[in-house]
Amino acid sequence: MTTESPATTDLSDDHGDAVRVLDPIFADFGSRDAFHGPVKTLKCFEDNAKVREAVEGPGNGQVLVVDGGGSERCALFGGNLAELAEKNGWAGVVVYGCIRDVAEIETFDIGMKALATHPKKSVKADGGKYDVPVTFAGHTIRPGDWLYADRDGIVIADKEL
Ligand SMILES: O=C([O-])CC(=O)C(=O)O
Repeated sequence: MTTESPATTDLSDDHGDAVRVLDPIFADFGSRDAFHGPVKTLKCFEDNAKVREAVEGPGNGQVLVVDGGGSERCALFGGNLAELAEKNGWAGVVVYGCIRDVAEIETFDIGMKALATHPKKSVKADGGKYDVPVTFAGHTIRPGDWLYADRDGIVIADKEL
């Protein structure tokens, strides 16, 4: 079930400095214009084995936040992983890095933001760490934070708003 997401503009207006508004570096790719949920973090660099492992497990409405170090040299997410993410109940995925198969990703009911697209796959060496604080787009995001995304941007809060 999808619950309606509050507008990021309203969250920013209403909560001011109590929320973190990420720098506008992300592009929209998913079929869901808006999505939100508690954050699970993953930090990995040009290696997406743990991204697959995450979306193979239950999402329970969480948003997977992948800190890929901003790499624009390969894709950390694609159509097969989007299918798994939808099937397993992830609300959305935010990748500080690249993705591929965007036409396929749009056919699944998940939110998706990333820096850009890249045709090349990443290695699958099982590197990376779950549930660590990640820092990009001007702010630190911690596991258990709440992420709200829509076409205007991304807002992070310490708790559900
Ligand atoms: O498996 C990958 O590396 C990403 C991908 O292409 C997919 O999810 O279809």
